[in-house]
Amino acid sequence: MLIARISNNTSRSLHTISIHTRLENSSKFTRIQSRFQHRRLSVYPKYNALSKLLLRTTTSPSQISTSTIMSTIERSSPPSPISPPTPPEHPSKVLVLGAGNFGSCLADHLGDSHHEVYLWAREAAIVKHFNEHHRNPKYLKHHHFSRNITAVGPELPDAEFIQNMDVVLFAIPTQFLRETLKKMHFHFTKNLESRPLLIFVNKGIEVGTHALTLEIIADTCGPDVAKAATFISGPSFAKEVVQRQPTSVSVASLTESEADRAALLFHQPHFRCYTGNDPIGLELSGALKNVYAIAAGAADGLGFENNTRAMLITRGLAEMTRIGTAYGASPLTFLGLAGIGDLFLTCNSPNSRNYTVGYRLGKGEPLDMITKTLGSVAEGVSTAKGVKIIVDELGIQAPIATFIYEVLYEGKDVLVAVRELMELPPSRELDLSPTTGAPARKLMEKLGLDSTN
Ligand SMILES: NC(=O)C1=CN([C@@H]2O[C@H](COP(=O)(O)OP(=O)(O)OC[C@H]3O[C@@H](n4cnc5c(N)ncnc54)[C@H](O)[C@@H]3O)[C@@H](O)[C@H]2O)C=CC1
Ligand SMILES: O=C(CO)COP(=O)(O)O
Repeated sequence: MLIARISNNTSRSLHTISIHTRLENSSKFTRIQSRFQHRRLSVYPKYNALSKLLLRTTTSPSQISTSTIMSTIERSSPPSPISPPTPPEHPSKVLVLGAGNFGSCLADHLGDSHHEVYLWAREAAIVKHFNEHHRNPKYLKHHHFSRNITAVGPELPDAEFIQNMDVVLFAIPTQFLRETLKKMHFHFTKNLESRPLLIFVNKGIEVGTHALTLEIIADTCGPDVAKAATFISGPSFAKEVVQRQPTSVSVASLTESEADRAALLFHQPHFRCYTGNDPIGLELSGALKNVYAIAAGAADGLGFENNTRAMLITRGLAEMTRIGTAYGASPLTFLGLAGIGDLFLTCNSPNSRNYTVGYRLGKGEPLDMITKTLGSVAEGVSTAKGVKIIVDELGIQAPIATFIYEVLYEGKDVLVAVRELMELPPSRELDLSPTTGAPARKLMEKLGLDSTN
């Protein structure tokens, strides 16, 4: 990369430094931008063209040394061993529903992979801004999005639009999914061949019904649609995916050929997909890890360190596996990317919204203040309610999830929860529940399948 020269124009107190450099893609630009923010330089880079980076700054350029700027840019662009996305033989038309962090991120990934992408947003202002600037003014604000994306909305796309799509991807938080599917169900025919591939990426359990997404789809769109629905889950922070950082996810469906289609659509050198046929295990993994991320955040907020976090992750995995197998999922699923992979990610990072909720609880903030100011969904908060009901109905031990429920909804003090958790009597380390998968059997019956299918 050549950084030829730094020149500047001054207009009032805002200076523009123009750097001639080569930016092959907007993700490199995003990395440069976050580096500058990290250094608190008050520098606002503007992705201008392939050959020019404009830095707007309130600090006089004379106070920012050339070497600072150059080294910041150079460290932002580590030599990447990863090949750029491979264009597909047949690009797909994809509708992504939900222009939050993850919907926007996945739309970008598919646009970056040369598919024709439509991103539905509920807010007219987001649709307008996105189409004019290729930016989302509310989520992933610093990212410059693929030009293969067109924003649509705020009305939900109609039947004709949907029938013209190869893929419809739902990136809508679990609590709003049923109402969205109810409005759209008649667009999805019973016939698999004439229906778009349906992909769901939400990670939660519905409040009130404690239903998984598979059941919400069956209730609203019928068993045929649910049987072919595909689910993606795994350690995948939106802001790292848009930077093309190496990432892997699990993709599951009861119809394995549909999971293969979804994996093929997403698979790229920087984004690996692994398929499976246990959507119930995959869904429970994604939903449950959010509850344990709240626990890990709370422990950090209280000032506990590494031993405590390692304990919570490991005992969280034991609880997740016990709940999952009692529900009727495969224990192996919890050892995959959607299970331990995502649990490890979210319990270890302040980039996780669920971890952040826990951390702030640990610091003594009340829950309603945290959720009001978080600016984004933390599915673990609502999911804790459904988990409590499932655990009680199955009659199994899940002390960490139970304490999180009590802290969130019964006013239990976090410190008291920690003390009570640590003072539980010794128990066997790894024991799967003797109950035998009744909830999954009931769900399979609803889909017209017997549980051995
Ligand atoms: N952000 C991430 O890194 C990842 C998020 N997920 C999951 O994806 C799902 C969506 O999460 P984010 O996009 O991150 O959330 P977000 O908080 O960034 O965005 C929320 C989205 O929900 C939409 N929304 C709000 N109320 C709605 C309603 N009544 N009807 C329809 N849509 C409504 C908003 O318009 C927005 O698109 C969640 O289940 C989350 O757990 C999964 C993997 C990674
Ligand atoms: O699920 C996620 C990454 O895989 C995102 O986690 P949070 O919802 O806690 O931010």
